[in-house]
Amino acid sequence: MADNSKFIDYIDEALEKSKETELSRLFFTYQGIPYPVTMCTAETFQALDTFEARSDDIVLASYPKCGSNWLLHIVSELIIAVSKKKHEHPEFPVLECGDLEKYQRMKKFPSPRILATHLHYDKLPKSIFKNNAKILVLFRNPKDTAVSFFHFHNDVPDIPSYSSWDEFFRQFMEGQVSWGSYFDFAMNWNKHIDDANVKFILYEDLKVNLASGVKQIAEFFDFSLTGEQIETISAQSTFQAMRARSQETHGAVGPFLFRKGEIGDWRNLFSETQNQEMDEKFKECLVGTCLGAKLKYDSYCQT
Ligand SMILES: Nc1ncnc2c1ncn2[C@@H]1O[C@H](COP(=O)(O)OS(=O)(=O)O)[C@@H](OP(=O)(O)O)[C@H]1O
Repeated sequence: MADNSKFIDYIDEALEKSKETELSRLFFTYQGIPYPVTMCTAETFQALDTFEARSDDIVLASYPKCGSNWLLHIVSELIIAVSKKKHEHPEFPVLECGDLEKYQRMKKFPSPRILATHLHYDKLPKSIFKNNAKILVLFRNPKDTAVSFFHFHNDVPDIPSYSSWDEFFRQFMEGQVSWGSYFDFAMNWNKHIDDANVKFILYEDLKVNLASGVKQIAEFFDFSLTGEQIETISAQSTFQAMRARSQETHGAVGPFLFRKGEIGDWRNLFSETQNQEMDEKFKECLVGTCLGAKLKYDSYCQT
């Protein structure tokens, strides 16, 4: 298993800052997108512009609550299986979060470095494209993503809460949540779905057949593993397995982060009007696009 102690320290620090932050003061806007003041700063974003990516960096892109910690775990386990060495997360793995010196320290990290990110495609440092790093993009249906996001805010004691699901839904639809609009993020990434070095995967596909997903991820990053290794990693990456270890891997926030891990939990919160509003938004932004088809909205988001 990867060593996550730095990771846990970073999360604990962010939670400590969150305690003193009201919801109305949680966000600051950088280049048109809201980010949480507890995790991001304008200075770090400026420093990120000069970040030098390597061709063997592993970029894992996703909108918040689409399963980035799941993907991070799978990829870390693949690296451990291939290198037969312990894989450490010497920094909080989300590229855009951290202090100003983070990118200097990262220069010394051994390859392959995992760069997780919630950034829209056009906000990534240009060196990622210049140096042809591979990018794996994880998507999840927007209704479950919104529900997961709401619970994270309202269940974790130290994170500012919304007064109600209805209030959160309004902010989500307006893109006034951390890392901005799901739909803007999706439209922005959709333009690059066929780019070389870019692969899209779906949370729901991983849920339906985890071993097949793990195999595809390994192939994309050119990791050569036996069928048995793929099965072992899949068994360690189920929701139940990850939730059982969540306190050890993610600290106090673990059980909140690994909350339910299901497809279709949106049915417990969405009203009929909210369903219609999101269906309309999906139609307006994604119907007829490659990503729109890939998301299988009719299967996962229709009543
Ligand atoms: N192994 C596995 N299987 C299925 N689902 C999983 C798994 N690991 C994480 N999850 C679910 O992913 C949701 C959290 O997403 P993120 O890790 O992207 O959250 S964050 O943005 O980094 O805070 C969150 O979804 P919800 O349970 O619906 O809230 C997690 O439970």
